[in-house]
Amino acid sequence: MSSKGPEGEHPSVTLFRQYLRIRTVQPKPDYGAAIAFLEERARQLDLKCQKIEVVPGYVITVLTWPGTNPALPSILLNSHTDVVPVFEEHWSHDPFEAFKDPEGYIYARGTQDMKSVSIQYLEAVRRLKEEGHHFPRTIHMTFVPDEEVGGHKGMELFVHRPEFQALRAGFALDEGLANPTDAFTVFYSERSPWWVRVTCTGKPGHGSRFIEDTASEKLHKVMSSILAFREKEKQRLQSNPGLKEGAVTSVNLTKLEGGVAYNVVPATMSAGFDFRVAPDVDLKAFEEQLQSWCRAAGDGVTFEFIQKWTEPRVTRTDDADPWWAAFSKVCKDMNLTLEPEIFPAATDSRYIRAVGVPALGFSPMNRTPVLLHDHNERLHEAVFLRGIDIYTRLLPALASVPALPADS
Ligand SMILES: CSCC[C@H](NC(C)=O)C(=O)O
Ligand SMILES: [Zn+2]
Ligand SMILES: [Zn+2]
Repeated sequence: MSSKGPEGEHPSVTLFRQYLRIRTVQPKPDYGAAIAFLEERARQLDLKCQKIEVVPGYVITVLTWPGTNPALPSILLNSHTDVVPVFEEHWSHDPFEAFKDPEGYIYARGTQDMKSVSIQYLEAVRRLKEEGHHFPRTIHMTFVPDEEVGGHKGMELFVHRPEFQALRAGFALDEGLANPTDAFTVFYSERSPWWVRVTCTGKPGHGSRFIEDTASEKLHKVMSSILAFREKEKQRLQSNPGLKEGAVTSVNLTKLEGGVAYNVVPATMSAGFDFRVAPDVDLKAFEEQLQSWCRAAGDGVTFEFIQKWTEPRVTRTDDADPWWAAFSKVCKDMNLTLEPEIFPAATDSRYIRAVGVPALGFSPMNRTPVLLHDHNERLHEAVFLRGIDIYTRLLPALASVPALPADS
């Protein structure tokens, strides 16, 4: 372990704060600075560093610690480098200063989502290397761009590249969410984002008349059907304490478009919906449901997908699965309570799982309110440091999982 910094700060915290100061904020992230930071980490830790440009300007940085048995599939530790925008006027401190208050809370965009995890991976690897450990499986740390806007220029492309195949990932860790209780949440699946635009056409005319068959009355019908479905799912969630948010399908009306003037009945109106479809839903039947809501609203009602994920996957969380057994045993040994859940939104894990690599979403932050994408996103330094301890136990266990039948 290196010595404490000038203010008595733990060097891992100092490194975390340095990374937080890099402005990888959407919509114009400074990816160059993040890559330079990661290259320097690779140099310091004596790790191989690869850079794979999947689209001009969009680079995946891969830091590799080779295992003693390269024939075995590897462990992939993924994190994204970009962060979401801020409303600076609502922050009590500059979101890119990484201010630490006297109690130890670090304020910055990315403290939870997910620069903490990137540094925790790096610091756990540093500790294990310094202690002289070697493990059978190779550990790759991937640092990817573009996650906050859907990963379409990041992980979505990377998983189909030969360089990804060459990593031979057998199991992956990616981001999760904080948990305000003493427990840690771990995500084994995700809901599928379906962004749907419904367009209605109808008779136009003067705004003073009772016109029949208007676009707006059809849109009203579709909206009523969809919002009734929303209410039903909400009730199902609220009346069943065993269900968590990710286990039901949610929908929100997020866009309304149409109209030209107050006294003109428009010929076209449209609405945008953000559906998050639970992984156990029959997607074909659900699409037919959408069709039937539109049909029931009258002629001239169509819908299109702006975003449609159709490959939900569930990573095993039973003790017969060697990855889950290794992960959960470490948590048990450390007296950590796990709450397995379905991620309510979408992360890069969906791309990893879709190519057949089991993945768990885990950001080790307990006793921490969920502040991702929020004002005053913050993390206590003690929680951050405990996360490094957790990875320092998880990585040896995962990288020592014996060969599976599928590995031979
Ligand atoms: C569908 S691509 C957008 C991805 C985004 N992810 C998160 C974590 O907010 C979301 O779920 O809306
Ligand atoms: Zn994230
Ligand atoms: Zn995010």
